[in-house]
Amino acid sequence: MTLHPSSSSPLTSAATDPATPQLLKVENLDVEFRTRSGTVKALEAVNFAIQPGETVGIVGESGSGKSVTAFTLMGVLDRAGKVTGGSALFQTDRVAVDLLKEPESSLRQLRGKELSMIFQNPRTALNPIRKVGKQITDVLRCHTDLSGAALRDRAIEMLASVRIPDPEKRYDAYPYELSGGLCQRIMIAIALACSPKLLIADEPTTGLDVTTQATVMNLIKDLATQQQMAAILITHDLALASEYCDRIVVMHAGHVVESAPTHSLFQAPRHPYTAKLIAATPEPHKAFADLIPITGNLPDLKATTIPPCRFSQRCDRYDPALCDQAPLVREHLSPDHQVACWKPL
Ligand SMILES: Nc1ncnc2c1ncn2[C@@H]1O[C@H](COP(=O)(O)OP(=O)(O)OP(=O)(O)O)[C@@H](O)[C@H]1O
Repeated sequence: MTLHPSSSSPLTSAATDPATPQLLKVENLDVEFRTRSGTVKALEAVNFAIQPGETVGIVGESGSGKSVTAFTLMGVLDRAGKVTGGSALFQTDRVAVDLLKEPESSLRQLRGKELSMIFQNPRTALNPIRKVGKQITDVLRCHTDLSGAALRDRAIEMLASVRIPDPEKRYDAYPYELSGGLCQRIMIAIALACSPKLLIADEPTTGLDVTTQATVMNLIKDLATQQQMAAILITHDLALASEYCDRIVVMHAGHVVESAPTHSLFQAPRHPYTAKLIAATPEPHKAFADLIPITGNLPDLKATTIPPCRFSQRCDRYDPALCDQAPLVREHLSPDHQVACWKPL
């Protein structure tokens, strides 16, 4: 896969225009997990926004907080997790709602209809003992007026739209009868059945072979364009994000360290971590020996004192006099480029 930063994303045509109203605006989101061995400060002051029709990649190493961000927005955080601060304003058809404060009954109405999620492992996300066609009609029944044969017809249409061969026959299949790639397409059909405004795809190609990965990503890309849907692509694969996203949000240890249009991020990364991520990402013209691994580990997020800059102990530019200041500075370099660093590149 090539690093493919383009100023106009192939996934959507929406430009990052600061004047365009935001579909989702996440501000100062804090999430903690209570565990037996202490409180994990998983997210701190997470900020980002998405415009209608835009595709945003959230990237970062394992443990950086990508999935916790997605689960929080969907209201499906693990019981041990708690939102301790911030807001997530989502523009529904009628009004703007704060996803972090909505009651579960209202979130249930929004999920599947206005915002949907595709999970990492389709086999575990699908109900193993329910026919896949029925799993699509379940969503349609909740959120549309369709009934009877029209429900089945619409589900078969959705199976066809995600290019499942022989959709009428596959309507009656159980997940275990289908390959991983077909199961992921079923998940996409379920997620998009009600034409949501926002799709969150959490590592949607994990565990799929390279050809199927491309098929699934292109399918998401095509359907997003057709439905004029915004999407968040969560991935540790910067190359994948660069190929499909308008903008990239880089996370490290529960902080957003940089966010910028894909092109600017690759042309001139300003956070030292972003630069290291790019240097560690394989490209066809790069020899294996040219890849520079990122040294050091994420800080212990259970520690009583976590450094204000959670990257400081791995950073070549670390200056204790500057970088240990709290709170961490979060600077707008331009309306659409932010960096959280005292000594940006
Ligand atoms: N149920 C939980 N209990 C305690 N800590 C948790 C729980 N779920 C997540 N965390 C912690 O929250 C932090 C962020 O995890 P998260 O799964 O969001 O990372 P990620 O960037 O999505 O990683 P990956 O790419 O491996 O999925 C990590 O420190 C993780 O250990």
